[in-house]
Amino acid sequence: MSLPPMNLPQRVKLVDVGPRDGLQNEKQVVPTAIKVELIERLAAAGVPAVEATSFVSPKWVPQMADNAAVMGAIRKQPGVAYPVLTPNLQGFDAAVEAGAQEVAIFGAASESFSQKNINCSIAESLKRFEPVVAAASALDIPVRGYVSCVVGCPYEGAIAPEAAARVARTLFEMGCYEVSLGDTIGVGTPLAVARMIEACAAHVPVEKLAGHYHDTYGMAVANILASLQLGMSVFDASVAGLGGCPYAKGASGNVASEDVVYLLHGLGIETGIDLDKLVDAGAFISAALGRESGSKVARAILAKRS
Ligand SMILES: CC(C)(COP(=O)([O-])OP(=O)([O-])OC[C@H]1O[C@@H](n2cnc3c(N)ncnc32)[C@H](O)[C@@H]1OP(=O)([O-])[O-])[C@@H](O)C(=O)NCCC(=O)NCCSC(=O)C[C@@](C)(O)CC(=O)[O-]
Repeated sequence: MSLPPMNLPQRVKLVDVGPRDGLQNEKQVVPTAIKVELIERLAAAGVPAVEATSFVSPKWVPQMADNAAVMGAIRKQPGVAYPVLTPNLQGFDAAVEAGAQEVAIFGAASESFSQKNINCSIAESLKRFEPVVAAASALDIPVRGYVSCVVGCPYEGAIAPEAAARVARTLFEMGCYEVSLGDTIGVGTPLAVARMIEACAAHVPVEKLAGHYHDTYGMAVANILASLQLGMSVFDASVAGLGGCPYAKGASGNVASEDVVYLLHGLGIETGIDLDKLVDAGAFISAALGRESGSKVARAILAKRS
C-alpha cells in the first residue's frame, strides 16, 4: 500500500529564526556569547539561513539590544545567510553598519497588531518600509518580507485571507525577494492556512512565499504539510521550539526546527541539515535557558541516546 500521490518539492529551505524570534521572547536577557554559539551551531548543522537578531528599539525589545555585538562576533559560514529584522531606516543603517548582508521588514495583516508591534498602522508601516527597500537595493542587500497574523490576531480574532494577501502583495511588489506568512499566534489549521496561501498565491508566486507557523495549538506540522502540497518550499522554524512574540500574549514558540526536519526527511525531502547536530544545538540552548526542549523529536532522540 502507498500514500496517494502528494505533489511535494524535492528540497526545502529551512530558516531558523530561533536566535531572533525565539530569544526576543525570553524573560531573561540571554548572554551574547550564548546567542553567538547558538547561531554558529545552527550553521554548522547545515541550516542555510539563521535569523541572527533584530535592529529594533532596545526600549521595545531589550533582549535584542546586543544586535551589533552579535553580528560582530559570529564566525560566518560561506553559503549561510544571517538575516536580521529592520523595522525602519534607522534599524537598516545600524544593521548595515554591523555587517548585515540580508534584512527583513515586518508588517502585519491586522491593524491592532501593527499598532502594538511597531506603533503604526499597516499603511504607515508599508510607507516606512519603502526607503528601507530602496536603500537595500542600492547596496544589493536582499530584503525578506514578513506578514504577521495571517490567519488570526490576538486582538482582532480571525483575519480574512485577503487581508494577508494585500500586505504580502505590497511587500513583494515593493521588492522583497520572499514573503514569509506568519501565523503569529499559531491558531491556523490546514484548511485556514490553505485558504490564506491560495489568496496570497493569487498575487505572489507560491515559490516566493514562506510559511512561518507558531505551534500554540499543535497544528504547525500539519500546516506545513498542507503548505508543501500547495507548492511552498521555504519554512521558518525555531530550534527547540523557542519563542513567541512579545506583542502577542500567549503565543508559544515557532514550530521546532527538529520537528520540521524530521517531517521533511521522513517525506524524502532534502534539507541539507544534519538532524543530530540540530538536536545538539537545541540541547545546547535548552540547557542554557534551564529547561527542556520544546521539540518532541529532540526529546525522543535525546531519550534514545541516553
Ligand atoms: C518600530 C519601532 C522602532 C517604532 O517605535 P516608535 O517609538 O514609534 O519609534 P520612533 O521612530 O518614534 O522613535 C522613538 C525612539 O526609538 C528609537 N528607534 C526608532 N527606531 C529604532 C531602531 N530601529 N533601532 C533602535 N532605536 C530605534 C528612536 O531613536 C527614538 O529614541 P529616543 O529618541 O526616544 O531615545 C518600535 O515599535 C519597535 O522597535 N518595534 C519592534 C517590535 C519587535 O521587534 N517585535 C518583534 C518582532 S516581529 C515578530 O516577532 C513577528 C514575526 C516577524 O516573527 C512574524 C510572526 O511570527 O508573525
